Amino acid sequence: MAVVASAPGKVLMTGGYLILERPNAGLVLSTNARFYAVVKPINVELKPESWAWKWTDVKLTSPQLSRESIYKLSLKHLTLQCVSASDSRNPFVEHAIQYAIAAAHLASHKDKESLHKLFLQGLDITILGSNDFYSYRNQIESLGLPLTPESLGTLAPFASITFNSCESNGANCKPEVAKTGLGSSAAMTTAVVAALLHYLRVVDLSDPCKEGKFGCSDLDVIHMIAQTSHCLAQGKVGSGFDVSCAVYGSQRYVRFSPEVLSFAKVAVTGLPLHEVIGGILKGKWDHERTEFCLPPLMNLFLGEPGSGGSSTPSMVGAVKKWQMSDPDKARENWQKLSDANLELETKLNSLSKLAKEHWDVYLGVIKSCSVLTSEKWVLHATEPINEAIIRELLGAREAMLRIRILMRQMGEAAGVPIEPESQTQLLDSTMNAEGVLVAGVPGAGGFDAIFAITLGDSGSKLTQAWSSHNVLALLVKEDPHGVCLESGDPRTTGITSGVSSIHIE
Ligand SMILES: Nc1ncnc2c1ncn2[C@@H]1O[C@H](COP(=O)(O)OP(=O)(O)O)[C@@H](O)[C@H]1O
Ligand SMILES: C[C@@](O)(CCOP(=O)(O)OP(=O)(O)O)CC(=O)O
Repeated sequence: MAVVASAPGKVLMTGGYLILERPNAGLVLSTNARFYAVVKPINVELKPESWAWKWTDVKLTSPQLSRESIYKLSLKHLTLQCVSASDSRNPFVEHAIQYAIAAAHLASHKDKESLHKLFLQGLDITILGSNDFYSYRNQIESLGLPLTPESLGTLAPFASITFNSCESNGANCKPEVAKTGLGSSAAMTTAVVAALLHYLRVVDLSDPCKEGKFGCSDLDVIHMIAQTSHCLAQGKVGSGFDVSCAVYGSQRYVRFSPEVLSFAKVAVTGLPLHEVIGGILKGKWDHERTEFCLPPLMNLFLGEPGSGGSSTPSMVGAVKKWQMSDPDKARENWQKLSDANLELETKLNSLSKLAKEHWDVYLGVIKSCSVLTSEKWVLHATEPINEAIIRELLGAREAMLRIRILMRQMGEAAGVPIEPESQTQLLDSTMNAEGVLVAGVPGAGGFDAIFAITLGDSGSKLTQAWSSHNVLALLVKEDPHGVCLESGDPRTTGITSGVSSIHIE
C-alpha cells in the first residue's frame, strides 16, 4: 500500500556558475546516493463521518533529523498549514506536497471521488537520504575507526545527521547540516513529488517515459513540478541541473529560461495552486538535456576533506556581484572557462567513441595507464589507435587543469573560495596519482567533497592515499539512473548505497 520513490544525488563535473546562464552547458553525473520518499495513508479505514471533514492530516517524518511535523490540509482550498513548531519546517517538502496535490486535483477531473478518499485517509510521508549525502567524519573519528570507505560501510543505513554548529553558519559559508554536496534538497524534492504523484495516481512510475495525463511523459511532469517546488522553496531560480539530474539521471544540461516560472510567482498573489500548476505544465520549458555518461572503465570517486561543506547561495551571490563590478574581466574568464569545459566534454565523448570502435585496444590502454602516473602514459602510444586514445586522455587532463586555473581565478576575483588552497593541494596530489584522469571541485566548489575520475582499478589505491591524507573517500559511484519506483521501504528492503535501483531510461 505504501508507495516508495527514490531520486539520485549529483556531481556537477563542469559548468559551475556558467550553467546559470543559457546557453552554457554543464556535465552532471547522477550517483548511487539516493533520497527516498515513503508515502502511505495515516488511516486505512475511513470513519463514516469523515466525508463531512473540512481538513485532513499530513504527517511528515524525517527520522535522520529526529523531526516530525504535522500539517492540516484544507480539503476545500488544498492548502497546507503547519501545526508543529516552526523549527521543524521543511520548505522543500512543503512545496513539493502542495504542488503535487494541486497537480492531482487538476488531473482528477473525471474521478474526484477517489482522490478525495485518498486525502481523507491522510498522508503519512517519510523522507530518508542515503548516508552519502552527509558527512559522518566526526562519528567515524569518535568511534576510533580509520577514515576509509569501509568504515563508512559499517554505519547503519540512514544514520542520524550532524548539524554544523551555529557559529559556523553564515560567516564561513557553512550549510545547516554537514553535507557532502550531492544535492540532498533536489533529490529530496524530486523523490517526494514522484512518490506523491504516483500515490495520487497522477503518474505511473512503473512506466514513466510513457505519455501521461498532461500530454507529456510522466517524467516530464515530475520534473516540472519538482523544479517549481525546489525554486520556490529556495526562494531563487538556480540553474536546475540538480533537479534535472534527480529526475533523468546523468546528462549534459542547459538551463531553462527562468520566465517559465513566472506563473509560480503569481502563486504569491493568491491564484489557486491548481491553476498555477496548470500554467507551469503548459509552459515553454526550453532546457536541453543530452545523453552523457563517463567513458567505459572510468570511475567516479568523491573525497571529503572534512570541512563541513559550503553554502552555494552565498558563493553564487559573490560571483554575481563580481560580474557586475568587473564585467569585462568576468566575461573573458567565462569565455575561456566555457571553451575549456567544452574541450573536456569533447575529449570524454571522443574516448567513449574510441572505446566503442576499438574496444580491445581501449581496454589494453586503460589497463596499462591505470597503474602509471600520467607522464608515463605516452610510453603506451605505440600504435596509431593507442596513440589516439592516449592523446585524448592527456587532452582531458589539460582541459581539466585549465578549468581549475580559471575557476581559481574566478574565486580570487569574486573573493570566495571556489578552489581554496587546501583543495588545490589535494587536487594536485590526486591528479598526480597513478591512474587518475582528472580531479576537481564539483559545482560551486568550496569545501564540499572533491571528485576524481580514475582509470580501471586504480581507485582503491587512490582511496588509500586519500585516507593517509585525512581525506575520507565516500562510497559514492556514478549511476546514470534517475527517479524510480522502489519495491518497498529502504529500511526493510535493505537497499544501501552499494545497491543500485531499477533502470527506467
Ligand atoms: N534527511 C533529511 N531529512 C529532512 N531534511 C533534510 C534531510 N536532508 C537534508 N535536509 C534538508 O534539506 C536542505 C538541504 O538543502 P541545501 O543546504 O540546499 O543542500 P543541498 O546542496 O544538499 O541541496 C536543508 O534544509 C536540510 O535540512
Ligand atoms: C554554482 C552553480 O552553478 C552550481 C552549484 O552546484 P553545487 O553542486 O555546488 O550545488 P549544491 O547542491 O548547492 O552543493 C549553481 C547552480 O547551477 O544553480
